[in-house]
Amino acid sequence: MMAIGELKVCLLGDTGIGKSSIACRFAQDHFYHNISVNHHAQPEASFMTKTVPSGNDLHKFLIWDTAGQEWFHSLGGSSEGC
Ligand SMILES: Nc1nc2c(ncn2[C@@H]2O[C@H](COP(=O)(O)OP(=O)(O)OP(=O)(O)O)[C@@H](O)[C@H]2O)c(=O)[nH]1
Repeated sequence: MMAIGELKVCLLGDTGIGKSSIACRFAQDHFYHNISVNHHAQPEASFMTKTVPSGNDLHKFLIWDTAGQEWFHSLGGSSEGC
């Protein structure tokens, strides 16, 4: 029987640095050239998952993609302690 481990990932950073693009590339294996058009309809954060086999186990990535620096700064503006 396979064990499933959950790994939580939160993408933080300035607007336009490619957070959504790398998340979609990893979770959906696709690069959207106009990803910002759809992503900006979501004001705070989007969520996606991907399950990856590793040996006899499964790793389930839980990925939160935040909307950019405005939301990041409302958290306190620092990534220290993450
Ligand atoms: N050429 C190139 N363009 C990229 C790459 N990664 C992202 N982009 C482009 O850069 C722009 C911004 O990418 P996003 O993924 O929306 O960046 P973001 O950090 O999620 O931006 P916010 O949602 O505003 O916080 C988009 O037009 C992407 O297509 C890359 O590796 N190469």
